[in-house]
Amino acid sequence: MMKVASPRAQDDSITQKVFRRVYSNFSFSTVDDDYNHNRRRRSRSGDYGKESLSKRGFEEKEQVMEMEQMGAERIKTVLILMSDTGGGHRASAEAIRDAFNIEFGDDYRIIIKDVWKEYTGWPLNDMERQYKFMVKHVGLWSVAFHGTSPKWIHRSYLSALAAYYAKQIEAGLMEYKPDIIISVHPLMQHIPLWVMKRQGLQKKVIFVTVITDLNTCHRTWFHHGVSRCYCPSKEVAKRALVDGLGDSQIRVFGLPVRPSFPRTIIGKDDLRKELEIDSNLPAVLLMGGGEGMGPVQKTAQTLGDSLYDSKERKPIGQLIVICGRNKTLASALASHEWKIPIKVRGFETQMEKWMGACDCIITKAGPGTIAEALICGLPIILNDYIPGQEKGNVPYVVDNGAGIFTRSPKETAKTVAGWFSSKKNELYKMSENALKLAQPEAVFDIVKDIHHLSQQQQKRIQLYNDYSY
Ligand SMILES: CCCCC/C=C\C/C=C\CCCCCCCC(=O)OC[C@H](CO[C@@H]1O[C@H](CO)[C@H](O)[C@H](O)[C@H]1O)OC(=O)CCCCCCC/C=C\C/C=C\CCCCC
Ligand SMILES: O=c1ccn([C@@H]2O[C@H](COP(=O)(O)OP(=O)(O)O)[C@@H](O)[C@H]2O)c(=O)[nH]1
Repeated sequence: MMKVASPRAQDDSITQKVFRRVYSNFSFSTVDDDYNHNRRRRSRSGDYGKESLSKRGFEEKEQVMEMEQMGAERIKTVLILMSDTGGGHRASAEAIRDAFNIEFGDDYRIIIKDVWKEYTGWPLNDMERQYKFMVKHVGLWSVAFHGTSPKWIHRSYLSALAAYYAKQIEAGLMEYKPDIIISVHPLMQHIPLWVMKRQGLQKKVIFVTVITDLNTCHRTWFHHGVSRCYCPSKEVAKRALVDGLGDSQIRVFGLPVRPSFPRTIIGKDDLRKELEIDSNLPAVLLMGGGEGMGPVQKTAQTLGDSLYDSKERKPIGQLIVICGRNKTLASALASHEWKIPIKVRGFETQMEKWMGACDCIITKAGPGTIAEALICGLPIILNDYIPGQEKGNVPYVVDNGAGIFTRSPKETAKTVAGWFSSKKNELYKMSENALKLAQPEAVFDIVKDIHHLSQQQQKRIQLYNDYSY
């Protein structure tokens, strides 16, 4: 069994103690530093063997670490950093977790956390509420989004927050002993990387970013210190390059979608039976992200009229509304009188089934919902977008022929009525285009690439291990 001594700490700070407890086998220097340190030590003493170790005192032997523990046999811990600002970041985090489980079984332990919320104070621990407030006042969000775009602005602010909450964040990150940290949130690059740099952990803990915006993403997504920046589209990759990331850091696989979407093989008829949806009428799914945002109520009411044939006195379609966490919306819709079959639901955990049971979707331009709808081959009517990060999602869908954009509930309702009656071909063509644009394998490509990075790091450690003797 190969053993190397870990350098002793001098004047341990609380932070270092936390790290030492958690990474008990690690020093605070980088792999390269450790390697150089050992080379220097060896060349001074002129000794390379185990004998020298045995000459040291009992205390030092206790600090001897067994490098095999860092070997392939050990279960690797992956910490996914996210926040429930919207529903998309959690959905992507869950997609990555599920893909790791499917692809690598028990080799990885996956933890999904909003470390800010659990360990820090204001404003970091309150992002969900602040975000909800800001996006309700789109002008305010637009100023915040664009105003914080210059690097010097967001960098200095995030560095100040990192310094202020350094100890809490360090303790928060290290409680989980991550070998790999994956950020799926625009505001979760700078602070953890700042902390890792301070502790010399950049080469021991792999840090990657998985961007969950399809086009006009915020620049906080791009950080030079990451091992990989997974971009969901070529447009985002171009932005990453312009922002100075290297080719070797950028990979374009697509937006990670929960594997249950491509892998649900239950047919539409069976899904409709299971969900108690009429099996003879075409169905439109109406939603507004995890928070039920956008003109959902007005659109539902207008559809209630347009999908009813008053001459024949029968519906030509049915409506499924998923309100997410918007309880006010759900109760308003539930108390309305409808002429067409309708289902009003709250937050659903099996979105793949609802999408699989429908024929088209109306939604704000949330990237998660768009990517999922494409996999299900659903033509998309985008009826809203959040300024900034969601603006670019509109041309992504429309220019690729997978849907249309309109803010007018009347036009939306008219379009759906047309698709369900005289314009069935248009619906079919858009469905085909949606499937062409879909990237169901993206999440698997991402986790395989992370696994590859982990193996490469493993080899470097092994090499270092071998050089130590
Ligand atoms: C010079 C004038 C500056 C004016 C600034 C005014 C106020 C500043 C206050 C807050 C700054 C807001 C941060 C902006 C960066 C946002 C980056 C971004 O893209 O955020 C998006 C996420 C939400 O994710 C999106 O959800 C969507 C769905 O709803 C969709 O799924 C999309 O795909 C997702 O990307 O937004 C957030 O998480 C923002 C939370 C806002 C909470 C503010 C908490 C403040 C903490 C840190 C702010 C960091 C940097 C700001 C620098 C401010 C400098 C003055
Ligand atoms: O009841 C719901 C409503 C939404 N979602 C998921 O929440 C995510 C929404 O992400 P998107 O990027 O579309 O918008 P956001 O909510 O972030 O604004 C998608 O994965 C949806 O499938 C869900 O699981 N259940």
